[in-house]
Amino acid sequence: MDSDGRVDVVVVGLGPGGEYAAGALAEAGLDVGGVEAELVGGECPYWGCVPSKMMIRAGDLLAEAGRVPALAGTAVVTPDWGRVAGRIRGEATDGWNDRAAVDRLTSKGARLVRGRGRLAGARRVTVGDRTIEARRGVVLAAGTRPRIPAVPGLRETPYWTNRDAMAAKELPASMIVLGGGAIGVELAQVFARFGCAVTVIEGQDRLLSQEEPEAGELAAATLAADGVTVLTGARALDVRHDGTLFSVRTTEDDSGPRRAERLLVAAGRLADLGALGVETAGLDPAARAVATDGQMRAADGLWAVGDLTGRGAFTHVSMYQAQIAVRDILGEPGPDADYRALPRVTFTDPEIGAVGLTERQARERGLRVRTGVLPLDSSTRGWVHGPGSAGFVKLVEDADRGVLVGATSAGPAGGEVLYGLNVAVHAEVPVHRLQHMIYTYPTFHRTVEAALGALR
Ligand SMILES: Cc1cc2nc3c(=O)[nH]c(=O)nc-3n(C[C@H](O)[C@H](O)[C@H](O)COP(=O)(O)OP(=O)(O)OC[C@H]3O[C@@H](n4cnc5c(N)ncnc54)[C@H](O)[C@@H]3O)c2cc1C
Ligand SMILES: NC(=O)c1ccc[n+]([C@@H]2O[C@H](COP(=O)([O-])OP(=O)(O)OC[C@H]3O[C@@H](n4cnc5c(N)ncnc54)[C@H](O)[C@@H]3O)[C@@H](O)[C@H]2O)c1
Repeated sequence: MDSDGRVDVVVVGLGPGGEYAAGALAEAGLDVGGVEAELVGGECPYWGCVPSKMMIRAGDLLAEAGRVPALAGTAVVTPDWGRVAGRIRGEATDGWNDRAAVDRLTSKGARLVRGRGRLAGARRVTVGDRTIEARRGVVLAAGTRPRIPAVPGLRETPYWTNRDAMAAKELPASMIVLGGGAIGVELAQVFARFGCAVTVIEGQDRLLSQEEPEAGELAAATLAADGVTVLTGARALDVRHDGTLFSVRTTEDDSGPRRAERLLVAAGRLADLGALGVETAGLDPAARAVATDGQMRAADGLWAVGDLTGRGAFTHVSMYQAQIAVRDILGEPGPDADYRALPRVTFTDPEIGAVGLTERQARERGLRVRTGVLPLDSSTRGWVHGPGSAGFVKLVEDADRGVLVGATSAGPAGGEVLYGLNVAVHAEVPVHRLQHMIYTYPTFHRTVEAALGALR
């Protein structure tokens, strides 16, 4: 930063997208100022992916132990949430301290500016009473915050968001989860597996409503098997808290409100573009997301990456976009962002992985669609695996082009099985070539071969 407070690039928000961009630009020799209001690393390592996956790993172990009697003998397991909470503090978040992430960033040559950044016209950011000018431009990577639905009474209660759930030192005895999307189903399963009585309230007619119907049905069956009460097509009418318990009246309950010790709101996320001053760069502050071109440019001298672009709220999307923005800022040519083969995995047990279009999305685009769906336990590996082998592979083919445009792989390691399908959709490998390759026996992914044979 020169004496006039000028740098080459300012990055606002240092979550996975912003931290990658700031570090890579600094390593390329640019003078980079990274502005962060909270913790360097963002939502994913402290309150999102990493701690939730540590919880899930622990919950899955408990469930696996529960399968021992059917296959291997006896196992006596005593769940202890303290181990999970301890690991999240000790290993994942360092007690919600970003020292290691700051060192990682500054060792690459970027400077950290603590505070809340706001655009103040082209290539200019204010942080408190300080103004930073950017010679090349600004990267917006400020992420999103939880969306709190306008349910009467809700905002006046001490509801939880994902942040409170990740920080929970003690397991609540009971919990209502508002929202049956990715956060809702993952956390409902974990909390239930540790002994919490969980109810999920989902407004759509199925869980994971953005995914294939089969995925929602599997998630519902799985949660039910873990003792979770799932209400779909249910609207919360109002929420109260009496100092001890929450009560939630829903459209599905005639006999009175649901009661629980905690209420977790997992009803999607919102970008707050007004707070970022995007109107000073000619953008709409009321928009749901920052629109960009394929090189992640939002305006002259302004790039945007990550959740606030609305192209998929996933860490891998934010880093993918950041790589493109970095190339563009450095003047290096490269392909536009391509979301055709966007992969995502819901880390329930069984995992539910998906890539590209669902059958419905493909039909809505006017494609002539063929699908193939096979359950995992129709494979030798699924049958050998026994309890815990629920899952399926579903393929969506653009029949005119003879390529897969979408796929779902659910089951044990469903997120890993997804990789081959991700390559097939991304590289547009012809279906007839996929049908004539060799699939290892006995793997879960042999169900892909069977589903290819079932395309109709
Ligand atoms: C419970 C949970 C589980 C998840 N699990 C997964 C998963 O398994 N896999 C996956 O791919 N994704 C997962 N996600 C999503 C993932 O966390 C996000 O997609 C990812 O963190 C987005 O990165 P980002 O860089 O866009 O923004 P963020 O991580 O949100 O970071 C944005 C940063 O900007 C900062 N900031 C905001 N405004 C300002 C400002 N004005 N000035 C300065 N700084 C600012 C914030 O403090 C924050 O540090 C999960 C999310 C949650 C909540
Ligand atoms: N494994 C992963 O990759 C992972 C895990 C967790 C979160 N995430 C990311 O974080 C984002 C946020 O997760 P999320 O679960 O909050 O959002 P989401 O958009 O995945 O799901 C929100 C759900 O809440 C429901 N809903 C909204 N308002 C409601 C209301 N008033 N009553 C009942 N239901 C209501 C919606 O219908 C939807 O099903 C996701 O979009 C996802 O991209 C990813």
